[in-house]
Amino acid sequence: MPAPVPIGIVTVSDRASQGVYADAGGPAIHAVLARILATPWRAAARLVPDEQPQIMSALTALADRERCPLIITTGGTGPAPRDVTPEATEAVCDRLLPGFGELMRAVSLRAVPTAILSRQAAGTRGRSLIVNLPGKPSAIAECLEAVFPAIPYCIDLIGGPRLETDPAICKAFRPQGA
Ligand SMILES: Nc1ncnc2c1ncn2[C@@H]1O[C@H](COP(=O)(O)OP(=O)(O)OP(=O)(O)O)[C@@H](O)[C@H]1O
Ligand SMILES: Nc1nc2c(c(=O)[nH]1)N[C@H]1C(S)=C(S)[C@@H](COP(=O)(O)O)O[C@H]1N2
Repeated sequence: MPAPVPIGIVTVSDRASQGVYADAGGPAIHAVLARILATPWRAAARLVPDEQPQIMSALTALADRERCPLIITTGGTGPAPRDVTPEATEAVCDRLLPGFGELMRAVSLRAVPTAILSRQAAGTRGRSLIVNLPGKPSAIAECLEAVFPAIPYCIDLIGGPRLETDPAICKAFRPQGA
């Protein structure tokens, strides 16, 4: 049996990392992935404060050392001075994929007008795809489910493992012949 695919889950939150409140974001990402993914996987979870160097080292460790083909972050995407997750993501990525943020903002806009305040980014570092989600735990399923149909093919294209989804929950799109 092949080893489960490691998937990075990074919560970026000053208060959750200080224990002021329990982290609800990481578990929410875990729950969405557990529903969507049919391929065996395991979580590689990190909880860091809104500090660019700490976010960057979590992302690079998950990509380069733990070889996660997919790394999802939550939090720190807004316009407040301590919101630096997009900067950290852009700094560690080789290439950016602006379509992810565009789609997630468009979907979120149906729920809240403040969706436009999220600078959520996405990009690739080697064979890892990194996707930012907003910090509000309620945003997680909304955003992740919207972009997930494109994620397995993106990971194919960057040389990662083939991820299968439960088609009843999320139909992964792969062009014919892929
Ligand atoms: N990891 C989390 N767990 C639980 N609730 C969260 C988490 N992250 C954010 N929230 C909730 O969503 C709201 C908006 O998230 P945002 O990322 O803007 O938080 P913030 O004000 O930067 O605070 P912090 O970084 O301390 O979580 C927070 O005020 C909090 O109520
Ligand atoms: N789906 C969804 N997207 C959302 C929100 C939300 O509640 N639901 N909150 C918005 C708000 S209020 C902000 S400030 C930005 C950035 O949030 P972050 O700093 O927690 O990442 O995400 C936006 N995107």
